[in-house]
Amino acid sequence: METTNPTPPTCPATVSVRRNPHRKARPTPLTNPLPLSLRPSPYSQISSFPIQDILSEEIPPKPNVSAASETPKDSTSENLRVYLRVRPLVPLKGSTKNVGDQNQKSRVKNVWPQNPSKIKSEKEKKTVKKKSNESCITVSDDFHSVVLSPPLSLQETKRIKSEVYEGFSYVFPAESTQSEVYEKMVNPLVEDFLNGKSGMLAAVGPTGSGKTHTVFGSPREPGMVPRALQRIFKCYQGHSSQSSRQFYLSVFEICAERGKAERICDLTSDGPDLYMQQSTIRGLQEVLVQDNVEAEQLIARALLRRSTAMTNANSQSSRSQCIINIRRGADKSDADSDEQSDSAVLSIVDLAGAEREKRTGNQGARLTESNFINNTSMVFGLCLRSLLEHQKNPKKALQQHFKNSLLTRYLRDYMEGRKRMALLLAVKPGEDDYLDASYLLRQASPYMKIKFTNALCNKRNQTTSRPEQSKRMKIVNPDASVIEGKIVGDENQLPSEEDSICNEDLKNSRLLKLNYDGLKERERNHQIMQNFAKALWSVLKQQNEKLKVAENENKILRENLRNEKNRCIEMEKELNDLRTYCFFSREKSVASSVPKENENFECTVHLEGHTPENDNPLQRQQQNIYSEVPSPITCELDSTDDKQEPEAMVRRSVADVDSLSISVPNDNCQSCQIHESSPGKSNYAVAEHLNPNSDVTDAVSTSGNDSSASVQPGEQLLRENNEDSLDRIVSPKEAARTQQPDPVDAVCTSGDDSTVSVQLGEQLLRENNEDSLDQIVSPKEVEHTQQPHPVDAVCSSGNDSSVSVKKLLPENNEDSLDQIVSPKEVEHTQQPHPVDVPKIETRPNASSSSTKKEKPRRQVGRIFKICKLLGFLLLDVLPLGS
Ligand SMILES: Nc1ncnc2c1ncn2[C@@H]1O[C@H](COP(=O)(O)OP(=O)(O)OP(=O)(O)O)[C@@H](O)[C@H]1O
Repeated sequence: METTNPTPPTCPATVSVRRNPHRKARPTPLTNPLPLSLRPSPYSQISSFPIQDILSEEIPPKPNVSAASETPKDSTSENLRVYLRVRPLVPLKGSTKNVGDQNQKSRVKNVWPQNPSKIKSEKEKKTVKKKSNESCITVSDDFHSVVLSPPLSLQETKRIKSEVYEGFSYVFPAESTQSEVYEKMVNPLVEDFLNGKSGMLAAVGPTGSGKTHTVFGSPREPGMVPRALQRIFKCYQGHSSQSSRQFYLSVFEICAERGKAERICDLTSDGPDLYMQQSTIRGLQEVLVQDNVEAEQLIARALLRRSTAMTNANSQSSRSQCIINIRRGADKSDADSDEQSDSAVLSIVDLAGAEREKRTGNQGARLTESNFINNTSMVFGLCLRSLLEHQKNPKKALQQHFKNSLLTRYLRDYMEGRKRMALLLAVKPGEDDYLDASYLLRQASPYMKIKFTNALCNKRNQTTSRPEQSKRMKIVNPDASVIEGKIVGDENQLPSEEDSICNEDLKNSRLLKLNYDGLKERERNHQIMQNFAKALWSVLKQQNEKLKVAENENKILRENLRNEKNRCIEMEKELNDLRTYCFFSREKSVASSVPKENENFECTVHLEGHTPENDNPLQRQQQNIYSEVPSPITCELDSTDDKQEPEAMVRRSVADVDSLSISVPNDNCQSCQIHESSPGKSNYAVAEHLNPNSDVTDAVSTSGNDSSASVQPGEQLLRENNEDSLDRIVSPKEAARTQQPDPVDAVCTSGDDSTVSVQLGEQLLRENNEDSLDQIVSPKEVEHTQQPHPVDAVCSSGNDSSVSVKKLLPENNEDSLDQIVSPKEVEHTQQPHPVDVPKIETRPNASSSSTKKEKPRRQVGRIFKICKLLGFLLLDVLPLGS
């Protein structure tokens, strides 16, 4: 089998590959789409917002800040730092609080009289504890979360599962030391304090969880307060003599007295109770401390005054909220510094631990204190919770829970997020403490979402004196920082390594703070101006679009107006036409009565003229013949009924007529004028009102609306027995003046404004000369005149005009008349005359259609009669020999 290989398609010489047009990358859609009023219209070609131009202007360069000095503390907003410290299950030997567990025995024995039933239960608990002495809190490896596991008993009975609490700033496990806690938790606050920022550390937790141990510590394990004091005074210890920076210490407690409200006690003096005015404690004594030793001694004496008591949970349970304030005084060496504005306060609060009545077994005064302690702890938690909810939903008002306790009133700025603070959650990890730990973690874990703003710091900066501000503005210059450093350090004295590091840190932090503030201000102003420019730009775009729309509408309206004007003009024209027509119709209707009455009216113009161009011998012969026409030849306007009006008769001597003109200026005028002008001779003129629609067949020329008819015979050709005179009269010059091509009856027709002039150049009628008559009324001439009848030249234009000129022929020359008025011509004349038709139609009172049809016949008959009469006359007058 042969396989047919299909012929491959011929490859074209050129192959065009069609590709889709490249698609342009679409701009990133806006998160908030523009409203329809701001979207670019198709006819508004507005450039985009010059964001680049604006952004390229005056952007302050960011200062080069070293990475070491860049700390998260410089952020505008900062979350509340929450630390969790887990107390060891078995306190270390030698610890001051070790006696706590030992006291548990003595507490059961000594502290409160015990109920025998409770004694039994305590014995049972002891057996249980011995069986399950395990921690319920497990710290994660990253030290930011813990797992809280319920004891087996609770797992079995209440089916409680383990809970994970995360998000802590740091979780200090049981084996953590005081130094670690200080470095991670307190040292940032102290640094801020040294930089002029206020801060607070509050230790909260159930009783016996180690709050007091963490805050104050012991001689072997000093707590956060002594370590902070040591850090603070270390910075100024080397050059304390030169530096006038002073620190003030105040220690007071808020406790509850039985039967009375809360009271504030100054622990540094034995003075009376203090009172609080708004958030300020009046009468609080601030002790100026020179060094950390002095401060520690003062604090030790104050703690001796603090209300403590032995409870079943703690041998030295705190019964009051203790607050320690360390305030940094103004630098006396700086004369411009303000004492109030330059002060920063570091507050450390040791709250009394919440107690459960079951476990503490408090009675009496202890129970009252317990209620106060628990209430204060609850208000403290409510304030923070309200702050958190307010920050989550700003529409939700910030509840003023702080008013419910003196402690929260005093710490209002912290409770409302205006100052930075840190929370220390102290928990005990024992299985018996599971519920307390669970309650605390559940309540306090959301607190870490609270954000603090530096609004108050800005306020404080704004309240600084102008010289201070100007000075700080100068410090923005890096060179000026050296000058600032002179205030702190002593050039002549070589500082130690720690002092130099401390001073350097202080200088860097202050410089950074000032630069940061200036930069923030500039950026804020720049952002404001940018937003304003954007808003202005949007408004301008909207206005531009509106303007363009208005312009388009204006154009359309102008065009409409122009069209309306044109229409108005046309309507006016139509109205004028209609008025004219109506007037004309009215006149016609009025005048129609005239022809009705003068039904048989005839206006006959007997004209015997000459042809100006009669140079040929035949015409001359005709003239000779014509010259024998007896005088006078009359021009008549006759009416068959002499009684009818109007009647006009014009009789005149042809010899006396030099020119004859009949003009019908206007149909409306309804006038027919026959003008004669004969130089040197008296004229006979007839101007008679005629109905244009009347049956006036002798009107010579007519035009339309502005019709004018003139019959200018020029020279009356008919001269009796005077050929010379005829030749003279019918001169070529005059014929040319008439501008009529027809030697016999020149007809000129034009449109509406037509003028018709019929010049009877030569009178064609010759008696007894048929040949000459035949030549005169030749078909050629008829064609030239475009008139159907050679004798009755008709010039018509317009609607109502009619002109007919009838040549009266001798009656006694029927043959010649037959030739002159040939059957063909007669037919033509019998046809509805173009002028006569409207006459008939416009006669509203026409008798009948039969009479209308018979009228042309009658007219022809009349013409024949008249011609016969003329022939007889001619025969009578002219000599037969000629
Ligand atoms: N980290 C720790 N290391 C060793 N011992 C500790 C630690 N934390 C607490 N203790 C011991 O626990 C006992 C109770 O501590 P502490 O008095 O500080 O509790 P508390 O929270 O202040 O109780 P309260 O609220 O009733 O005052 C003390 O004897 C203390 O020595």
